[in-house]
Amino acid sequence: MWNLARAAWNLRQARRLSMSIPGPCIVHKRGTDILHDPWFNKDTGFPLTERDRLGLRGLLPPHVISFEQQYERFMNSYRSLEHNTRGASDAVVSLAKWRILNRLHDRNETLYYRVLIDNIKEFAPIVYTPTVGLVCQNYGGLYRRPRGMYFSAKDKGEMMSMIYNWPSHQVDMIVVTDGSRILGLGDLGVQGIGIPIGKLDIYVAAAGINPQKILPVMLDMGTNNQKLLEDNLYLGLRQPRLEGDEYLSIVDEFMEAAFARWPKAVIQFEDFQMKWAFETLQRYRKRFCMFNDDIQGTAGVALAGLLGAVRSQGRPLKDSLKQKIVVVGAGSAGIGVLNMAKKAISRICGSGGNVEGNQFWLLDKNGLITKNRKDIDPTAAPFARGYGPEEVEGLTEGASLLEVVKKVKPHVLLGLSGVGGIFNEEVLRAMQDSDASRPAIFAMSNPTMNAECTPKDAFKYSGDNIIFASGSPFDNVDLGNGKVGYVNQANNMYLFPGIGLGALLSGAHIISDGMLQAASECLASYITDEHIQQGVIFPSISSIRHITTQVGAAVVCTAVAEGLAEGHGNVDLKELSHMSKEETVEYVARNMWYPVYSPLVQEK
Ligand SMILES: NC(=O)c1ccc[n+]([C@@H]2O[C@H](COP(=O)([O-])OP(=O)(O)OC[C@H]3O[C@@H](n4cnc5c(N)ncnc54)[C@H](O)[C@@H]3O)[C@@H](O)[C@H]2O)c1
Ligand SMILES: O=C(O)C[C@H](O)C(=O)O
Ligand SMILES: [Mg+2]
Repeated sequence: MWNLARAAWNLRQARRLSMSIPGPCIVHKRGTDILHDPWFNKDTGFPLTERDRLGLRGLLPPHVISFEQQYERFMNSYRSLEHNTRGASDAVVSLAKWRILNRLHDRNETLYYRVLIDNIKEFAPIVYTPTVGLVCQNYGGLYRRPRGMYFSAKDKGEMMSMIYNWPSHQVDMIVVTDGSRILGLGDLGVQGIGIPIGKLDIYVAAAGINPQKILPVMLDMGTNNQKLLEDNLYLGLRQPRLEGDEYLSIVDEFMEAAFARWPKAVIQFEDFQMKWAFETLQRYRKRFCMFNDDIQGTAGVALAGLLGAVRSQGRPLKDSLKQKIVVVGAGSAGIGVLNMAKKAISRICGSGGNVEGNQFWLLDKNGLITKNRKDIDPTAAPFARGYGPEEVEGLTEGASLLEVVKKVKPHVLLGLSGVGGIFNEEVLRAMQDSDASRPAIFAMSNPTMNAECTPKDAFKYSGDNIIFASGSPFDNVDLGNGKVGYVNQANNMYLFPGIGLGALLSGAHIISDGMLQAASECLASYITDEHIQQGVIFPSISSIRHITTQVGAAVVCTAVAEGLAEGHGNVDLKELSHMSKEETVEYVARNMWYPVYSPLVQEK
C-alpha cells in the first residue's frame, strides 16, 4: 500500500514541478554549440521561437517534437534493444543498455534524468550497481568522452589552479575515489571513475541534486593491478600506487583545492581500500563537510536492516542487545557496520555505551577474529572475541564460518566480504538452527557475482521464513504454493543521497555521528510492522525520492539541533531553526531539482 502512497507523492511532486512554469536558463552560446551541450540541448524539442533566438533555425529538422514524444521515442528504442538482445548473455545485454543510456546522458541531460527518475527501479541496476562494475572493468574500451575530473600523482602543486578548469561556478556534491577497491572487484585504477559517476546519477535521481552542480572525481595514484598496467587501452598512470605521505599529500591537496573553490560542497569518499578509507575519514571529518559512504552509509543501511530483523521476530527494539550477529568481512564496510551497530544498540537499550560487543562475531579471510590473533588490525580489535588459546563456546582463533554458524546459531548472518558464494549450502543449512524465529541473511557484497549467496539458495537451504537482503538487486524467489521469498536490497543508495542532501541544505560544516544516526533511524522507521511481517525490511527503490526527502530532512533537523547547521542559500540558520519537522521536509522537497526544459535566454 505504501508503494501506492509513495507513487502518488512522486507524481504530485513531479506535477507540482512540471506544471509551474520553469524559470529561464541563461545561455552564453549559440547555434551548434548549444546542440552539443547536453545541459542545454533539447534535440528536436526546441520551439521555433527559441530556434530563431538562438541561431538554431535550419540546424534541426523542422518538426518540433514534444518532451513526452521524445521520452516515448527513447523508451521505445530501449524496449526494442531489450527485444533485439534477447538470448544474449547478461553482460552483453547490460552493457548495451548502459551504452544507450550513456549516449542519452551525453546528448540531453534533461531527458536522461527524467527517464532515470521515472524508471529508477529498472535503470538503477544499469547506471549503478551491478552494471557499473562491469563498466569499470571495461572502461578502457567503453571510454568515449570525459566526464568528471582527474587529479593524478603527476599534478602535485597544480591542483589549486586545475580545479578552476571545471566549468561550473557552483558545485554542491563531489564523489571521489582512488579506484583502489571498486565494489568487490579490487583495484581498477583510473577505471574506477565509473563509480563516482554512477553514485552522482543516484544523487540527481534520488536527492534532486542539480546535475550542473555535481562533480565526479578520480584521484589517480597509480595502480597495483598488473593486468591493467600491461593493458594498451589503460587510461591511467602506469605506475604502482603511491603510498604513505606521498599518497596523503595528493589527497590533502585535492581537498584544499576543492573546498577553496566550493567551500559549501559536500564530499563523499567512495571505494577506497580499507587503510585509506579509515585514514582519510579520520583526517578530514572534523575539518571538512565529508563522509565515507562505504564505512558510514553502509553502516546506516545495515543498522536499519538489523533493527528490521529484530522487529520481524516480533520483538521490541531493546531486544537488539540479545541478537547474535555474525559479520563476515572485517574491511571498511564490516567494521563500519559494527561500530555503528554497537553504538546504536547501546543507545536503544539505554546501557550507556556499556555494550561489551559480546553479541558480535567477526570473521575475515583468516576466519574468526579473537584476541589471540597475531597482528590484529586495531579497527577490528574491539570486536575480537575474548578467547585465549583454548576453545571457548567450542570455538578458537581462526574458526571457519561454518563452525561459527553451527556453534553460535546467530540471529543475523551478514556478509561484507566481497567473496561470492561464501554462504554455501552447508553454511545456509546451518542457519536453520538459528536461535531466531526469523533468521536474517544479508549477502551485502557487490556486484552480483560477489554476493555471499543468491536469494534462491538462501531460501532453499535456510528455509522460507528467513529475512533476506542483498547489496545487488535480485528478483524475488518463487517459493511455490503462491508464496514469495522477498528480496530486499540492502544498499547504501538508500542513505548516501539523503546524507549528502541533508548536509548540503543544513549548511553543516561537518557531518556528525548524530546526523548519520538520524539518517539510519529514519530509514529504519520508514517501514511498517505489516511490511516487516511479510519480510520487507527496506522500501522499494521506486520510492527513493520520497525516502531521500525524509532522510535529508532528518539530517537537517539533527544538524540544527546539534548546532552544526549554518543555513543554505537564502535560508539562514534562524529560519532553519524555526522550521517544524513537516516544514523541514517541505524545504528539502522544494530544493530538489526536477528535469524539465527551461526556456533558454541568451545573454548578450
Ligand atoms: N551493500 C552495500 O551497500 C555495500 C556497501 C559497502 C561495501 N559493500 C561490499 O562489501 C564488500 C567489502 O567491502 P569493504 O570495503 O569492506 O572491502 P575490504 O577489502 O575493506 O574488506 C573485505 C574484508 O573481507 C575479508 N574477507 C576476504 N575473504 C574472506 C573470506 N573468505 N572469509 C571471510 N572474510 C573474508 C577480508 O579479510 C576483509 O576483512 C565489497 O564487495 C563491497 O562491494 C557493499
Ligand atoms: O556501490 C554500491 O553499490 C554499494 C557500495 O558502495 C559498494 O562499494 O559496494
Ligand atoms: Mg562503495
